[in-house]
This record gives sequence, C-alpha cells and structure tokens, in this order.
Amino acid sequence: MLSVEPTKIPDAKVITPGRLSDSRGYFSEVFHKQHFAEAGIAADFVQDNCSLSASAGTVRGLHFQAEPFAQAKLIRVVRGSILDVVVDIRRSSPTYGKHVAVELSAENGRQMFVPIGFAHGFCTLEPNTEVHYKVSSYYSAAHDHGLLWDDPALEIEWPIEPSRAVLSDKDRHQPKLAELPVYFS
Ligand SMILES: Cc1cn([C@H]2C[C@H](O)[C@@H](COP(=O)(O)OP(=O)(O)O[C@H]3O[C@@H](C)C(=O)[C@@H](O)[C@H]3O)O2)c(=O)[nH]c1=O
Repeated sequence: MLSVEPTKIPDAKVITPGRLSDSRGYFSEVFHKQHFAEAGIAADFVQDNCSLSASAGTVRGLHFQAEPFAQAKLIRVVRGSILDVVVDIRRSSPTYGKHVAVELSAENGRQMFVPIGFAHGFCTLEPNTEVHYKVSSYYSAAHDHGLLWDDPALEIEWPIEPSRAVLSDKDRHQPKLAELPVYFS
C-alpha cells in the first residue's frame, strides 16, 4: 500500500509507503519497483547513498547532475528529520524556478521523488539526521552542479537563518538561478 500526495509541481511527488504494525513495531516495503512505477515513479535506480549530518541546521544542496549523468532521486530519512526541497530547473517548464518543500522524517516515513531536471537539497531539523536515497545514474564529479540554496529569487522559506546554516564550502559559493546555464531545456 502506497499513498502519493500531489504537489504544486506535478512531476515532484511525495510518497508514503504503508506500515504493517504489530507488537514488535512495524514492517514497511520502502521501495517496490512495480508499485512505485504504478504510482508514476518510474526510474531505474542504480546507486544508494546515505548521509549523516551531525547538527540541526545543516544544509546540503541545492544539487543536480547534468546529462548524460542526470539523476532522478528517491529521498527518505531513517533517523531525525529534514525539510526537503526540490527546485524545477527545466528552462521551458511552466514551473521553472518554483520549488516544493516537504518535511520528511524517520517518524512520518514520507519520501520525496526528485525527477530529472530538478535541483535538490535539504536542511536538517534535528542533530544526527541520516538521509538515505536512491539515484538513477552513477555519481560523476565532472557532472555535479549546484544552485545557491538561499538565492532570494527561489523564495524558499528555510527553517534556519543563513548565517547559522552548516554548509560545505562548495555550497557557500554555488551560482544563483539567474547565473545558471541551461542544463535542462
Ligand atoms: C554525491 C556523491 C558524493 N561523493 C563524494 C564527493 C565528496 O568527496 C563527498 C561529499 O560529497 P558532497 O559534498 O557532494 O555531498 P552532499 O552535499 O551530501 O551531496 C548530496 O547532496 C544532496 C542534497 C543530493 O541531492 C545528492 O545528490 C548529493 O549531491 O562524497 C561520492 O563519492 N559519491 C556520490 O554519489
């Protein structure tokens, strides 16, 4: 059993797999290729990633890989919680530059499907938050790109003041939307 919540950007989807509870706890099929495909999430995932962020207020992103290594992603949280954000960077999309922001947590079991053509990032809401995700193309450092997380043009309401965010050096210096070359037409 799988529930799919619509978002204001139709290709970006929030999925919640069902949980079967008993006296021990619960069991959940967190990925089922056929059921996810039936729910409109058809991607051939080839790599699973895991990141641990020690502090609340850690921001990773906004990231994407260019073709031919462009990635769809399926994001979930196994410990703690995040505000997960996807930004449409498909230049001819009616929702170009728009975003969807959703709280994902170990407790709520929600997953974000990030389609190809979107930049993705998150802010951790708790210490020691562990994020697991599947990607549909292998990592390629040469094709790895970013978009500035707090670019005002994106109008993202991050749950942290910019000066207090824990960031990589790379993410402090990403280009703004207006400076981004066309990676996805
Ligand atoms: C993403 C990635 C990184 N790495 C390496 C590169 C670097 O040495 C180290 C840390 O990489 P980063 O700083 O890019 O890690 P991080 O900032 O966690 O990057 C991730 O952010 C989230 C928001 C995403 O959407 C992911 O696709 C990915 O871009 O891990 C891999 O070996 N394989 C991978 O697939």
